[in-house]
Amino acid sequence: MGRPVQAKKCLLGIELTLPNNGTTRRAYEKPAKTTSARESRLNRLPESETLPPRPTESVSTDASASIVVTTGLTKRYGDFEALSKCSVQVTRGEIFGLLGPNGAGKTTLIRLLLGYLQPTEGEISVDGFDPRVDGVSLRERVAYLPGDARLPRHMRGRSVLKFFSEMHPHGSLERSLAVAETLELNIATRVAFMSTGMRQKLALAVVFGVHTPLLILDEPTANLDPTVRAAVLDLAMEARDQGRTVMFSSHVLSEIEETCDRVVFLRKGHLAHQLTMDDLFQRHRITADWPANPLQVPEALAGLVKLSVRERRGGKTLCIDTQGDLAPLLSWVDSLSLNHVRIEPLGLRAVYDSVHLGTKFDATTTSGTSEVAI
Ligand SMILES: Nc1ncnc2c1ncn2[C@@H]1O[C@H](COP(=O)(O)OP(=O)(O)OP(=O)(O)O)[C@@H](O)[C@H]1O
Repeated sequence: MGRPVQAKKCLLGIELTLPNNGTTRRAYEKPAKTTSARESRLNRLPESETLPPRPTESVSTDASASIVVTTGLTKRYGDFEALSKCSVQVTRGEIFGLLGPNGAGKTTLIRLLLGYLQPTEGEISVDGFDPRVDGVSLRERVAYLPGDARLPRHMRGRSVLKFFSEMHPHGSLERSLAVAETLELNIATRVAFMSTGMRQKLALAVVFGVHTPLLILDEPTANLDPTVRAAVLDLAMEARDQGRTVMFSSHVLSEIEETCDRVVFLRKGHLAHQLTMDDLFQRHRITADWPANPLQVPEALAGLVKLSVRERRGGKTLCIDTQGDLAPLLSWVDSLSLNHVRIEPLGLRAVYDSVHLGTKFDATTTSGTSEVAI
């Protein structure tokens, strides 16, 4: 029979439940993902034999396909709506990106998923659990890196890894040590004497040391140099290759573009847009000198192109943003007799700017602002 619970603490998203005698009784945490050169070393490490069992569905969802489902999720602080009617689905086995400017609601969404915040309205299912009902069991199945990971300052890196690997039922010190080595972290240093980047690496080694079906990472590459950033993204991809699901927020568009299978854009608490990377890679921008004659978009292409104009160095540039197969567009572009034609992938930057600025563009417009439509 368990002792009465005395206190709960939360370090690095790992919930520690302390019994009356003050000894640590149980803890839960959240992880990340991996790749290549280190891959063989990490693959040698013992995986947590079996993952914790999934409960019966507490919210009606397609649990086999989606590991996270929210419906109309809303979080209000007084009159302020930090998250508004947010409905998202994260497919099992994908890397799912969360994008949005500061204050958009990314961390709020993540904390609601983990049961650290209570929703004002809406439904949540995470791997079949409702965090409001069974947050503790849910956190056995989710490895979470908070944006502001707190670690015991008096401990050395190695002790921190040992401590947390023993706390989580699916933790592995061996795996955490391998990740720390991959990230070139000196684990002999006390946390108090670590740089910000070192502490981030340590937090990542803790989180990646836990084998759970879902990893939720809040800005995992913040404060890291480019080489380590790449290693962290590799870890995420490795986790996906193992069949796990990774959800991460970032302000670095190239990271999302390189790593994610799908991305959602939050803006002022609203889910403003979502797209798959496959879709993104089908989008291109054709630029050319602004033509002397007005453009006429053929009816058949009306839904496939969006036009805008950019003012640059006193001159005007025509931008034709396209979606889908370029082949049917090229003969039309050729017929326009444009000068200095260039074709390049549209990229996440353009989509992000468009969502961020909330712009819409009429495909038939032949003049106007330089904003890109999505
Ligand atoms: N406890 C709180 N009380 C009132 N407002 C809050 C509280 N927590 C968060 N907010 C507000 O909710 C909004 C969303 O915050 P959130 O931390 O989710 O944003 P974010 O997208 O993660 O931002 P960032 O990219 O800067 O980390 C912000 O305007 C924030 O000020």
